[in-house]
Amino acid sequence: MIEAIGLTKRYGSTVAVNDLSFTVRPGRVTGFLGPNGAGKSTTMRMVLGLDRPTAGRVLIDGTPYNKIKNPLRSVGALLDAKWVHPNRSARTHLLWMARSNGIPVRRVDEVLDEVGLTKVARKRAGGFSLGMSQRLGIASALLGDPKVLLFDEPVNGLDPEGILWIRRFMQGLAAQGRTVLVSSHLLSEMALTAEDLVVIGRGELIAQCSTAEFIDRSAKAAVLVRAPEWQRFATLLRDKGFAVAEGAEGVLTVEGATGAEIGEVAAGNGVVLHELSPQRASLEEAFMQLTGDSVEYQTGSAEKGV
Ligand SMILES: Nc1ncnc2c1ncn2[C@@H]1O[C@H](COP(=O)(O)OP(=O)(O)OP(=O)(O)O)[C@@H](O)[C@H]1O
Repeated sequence: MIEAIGLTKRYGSTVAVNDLSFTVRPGRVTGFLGPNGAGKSTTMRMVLGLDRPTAGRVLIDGTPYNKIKNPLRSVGALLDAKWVHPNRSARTHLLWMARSNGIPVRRVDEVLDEVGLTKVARKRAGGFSLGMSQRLGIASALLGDPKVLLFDEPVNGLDPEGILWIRRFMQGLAAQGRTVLVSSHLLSEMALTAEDLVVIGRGELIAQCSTAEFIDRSAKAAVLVRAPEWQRFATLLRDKGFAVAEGAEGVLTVEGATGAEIGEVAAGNGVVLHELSPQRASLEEAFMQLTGDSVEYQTGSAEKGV
């Protein structure tokens, strides 16, 4: 579990993180979202003891990072996959990490196997593709078999196959009971990967809840209806006090009613329905709605820094 309590970081006059409190639970993937400059990387660095908070604290399973005896055995992180020495092989790199952290050498081959790099383990890491580098970064994070894992933008620049692999891998880690916090700009990907979200803007907490709740909370619920007698049905629905918008080819968008309520109005009045489908907003729409005011650099209406 990760607990941030009143976490604050100032760089001179810039407040990167401001009185931020949140909890990341084990057994699920938690997405860490926020517009550019929201303070995600700064927060992750503070979790990992790489940056000192100006105020507040962050605990990993109840202990601050700098008080953990064997940090690699408690927390693993992927911050920058390209930090490996280019002339080292993947295996040499992991062996060096294992030896300098008192981790048994057998873990090196175990993690190489887990991330699917066994065949290229003796090749120069400098020649690795981005996807392979990400796998090596993940292998490094897993070396100490930690309960808590942090990944900063792990799917950036990956092809769809690489993205899918990372998604499944993270969900697998969470299913093993680990705490997995992952930041990403790819919101549609996060909607598929993360069960929970911590959303920040301008260094402050905007929301901490499940992904489903985040979408429901921000978006107006609407139900799409198709009926041959759409004009009569629209009148019936309006008489019930529901808001009805008439679209092209008689498609009705109904707000303020559940699918069940609409179905009952139809049945009660002998209206034939061809479609009745509740609409859900995308995570992008919910995110734009909730973080709209907290974007640091506004560049235009469509481009909101994500
Ligand atoms: N070392 C630093 N010195 C000064 N200001 C910094 C430093 N690191 C971060 N900042 C500032 O703190 C704020 C938060 O930055 P941070 O990199 O944590 O955001 P982020 O959410 O990770 O952004 P991105 O998604 O663009 O990576 C920004 O205004 C940034 O300019």
